[in-house]
Amino acid sequence: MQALRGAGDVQWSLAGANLRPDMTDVLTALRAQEGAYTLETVSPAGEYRYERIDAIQEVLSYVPGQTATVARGADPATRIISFTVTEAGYYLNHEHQLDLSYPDLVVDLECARRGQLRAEGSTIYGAMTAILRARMAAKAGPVTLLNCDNLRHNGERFRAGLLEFIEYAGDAPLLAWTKANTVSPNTMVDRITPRPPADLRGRVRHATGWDDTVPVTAESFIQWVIEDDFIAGRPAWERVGVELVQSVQPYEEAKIRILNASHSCIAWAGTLCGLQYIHEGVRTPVIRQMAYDYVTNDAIPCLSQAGNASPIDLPAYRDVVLERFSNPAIRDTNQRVAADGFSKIPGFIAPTIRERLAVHANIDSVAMLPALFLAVLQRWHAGQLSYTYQDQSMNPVVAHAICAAADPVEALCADRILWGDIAGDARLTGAVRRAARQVAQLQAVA
Ligand SMILES: NC(=O)c1ccc[n+]([C@@H]2O[C@H](COP(=O)([O-])OP(=O)(O)OC[C@H]3O[C@@H](n4cnc5c(N)ncnc54)[C@H](O)[C@@H]3O)[C@@H](O)[C@H]2O)c1
Ligand SMILES: OC[C@@H](O)C(O)[C@H](O)CO
Repeated sequence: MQALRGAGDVQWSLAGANLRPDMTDVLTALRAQEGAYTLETVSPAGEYRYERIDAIQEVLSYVPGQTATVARGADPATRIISFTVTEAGYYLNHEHQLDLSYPDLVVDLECARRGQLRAEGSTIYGAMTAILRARMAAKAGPVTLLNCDNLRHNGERFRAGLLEFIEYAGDAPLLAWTKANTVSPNTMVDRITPRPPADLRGRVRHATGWDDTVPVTAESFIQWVIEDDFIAGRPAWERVGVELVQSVQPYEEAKIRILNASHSCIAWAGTLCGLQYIHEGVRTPVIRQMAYDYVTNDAIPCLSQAGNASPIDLPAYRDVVLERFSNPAIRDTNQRVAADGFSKIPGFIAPTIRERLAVHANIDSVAMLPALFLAVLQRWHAGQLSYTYQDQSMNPVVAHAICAAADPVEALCADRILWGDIAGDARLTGAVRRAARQVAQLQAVA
């Protein structure tokens, strides 16, 4: 958007909001700066660039009930509602249906049945239902719902969840309106953006002379691939490098399996070795080799199966991704990337294991990933992690049962939430057991 505005396209601007109260300080500071902030980017060669971003025209403060956010979403001037709520924010089961065992979802649904939006910290479904209800009532016209999370078929999966939510809420007119007046293209969004480190503000002040209170830092690499399916117009993003395609499927699949899964692998392994940052792990030969072997031996064969040839040069993509991870200036933490294992195992890792088992292939390399996750979970359970482990999909009762089981590997591999139809497969359990022995050795030498 910023680049487009730079090119003279001022037809589009952004309004920003948060569904939860956890970013209130950031929103307040951003509002005080009238939406402007500094983007620092760092290339693998260590070149720093600073750019003032002015694309956000309106910052909506978080208030319980989110009246301003709902009103902005229901305004006819709003043509696209884009969002990221983490992979764990979708509450979907293995059949990609809403999993009503999540209390957050149940509370939102009860409110939606009464025609209300929960006062505090709603889910994306509760918030979007309230916005679309207001939009329908205001006759504000069609709108595109643009999911930017690392979720396979993110637009489709969110849409299915949303329609199910509205159906459970018993609002038949809204269901029909939403089907006819919204679209949800799939997207693949790629730029490693760590949580802003404490020294960023000083660096930005030194480089730009502006004491920006909410700067952002990211790698210089960026890739956006979006399905060209917009119901109420869109910015000419292709003019600024966005790939508008018919299907994001090969791009998202390569990103999820090669980038995101190996990222988790490095974060879990780095955590077990007492490291704080991703680049430290990927520069540790044994950890880099684990990620490399997983991608080479399991992810690439799945992504390039006969009849399913990828348009991407997958070995080159693997090498670029590992190079991106090894950039020491990014200082992305293992804590951020290790989070949400209970949604990353089913989303990023189980599909590869399922497909490899279906062709009777060896799964020893990919089995390292769940074995690493189990060891991290056991450290969390024993109170021995050096950081707070965040996992919205984790049911603490289930996590405790896995860690306290006589055979934690068997318990992990039998969990249907993690593995779906391959839960309890003896080949999975055997491979994770072998991998767990290697993980124990890794921890012993760390
Ligand atoms: N940071 C990156 O490198 C990056 C790059 C590409 C894509 N993504 C995608 O964006 C997501 C968010 O990344 P981030 O770095 O902004 O994370 P973050 O932790 O900084 O922000 C997450 C945001 O989601 C909100 N949120 C969390 N759980 C929610 C829920 N259940 N319902 C509604 N809102 C919820 C939080 O309030 C917060 O605003 C990632 O999970 C990933 O899917 C991140
Ligand atoms: O794997 C963790 C993600 O947040 C990752 O940083 C992002 O998907 C990169 O685009």
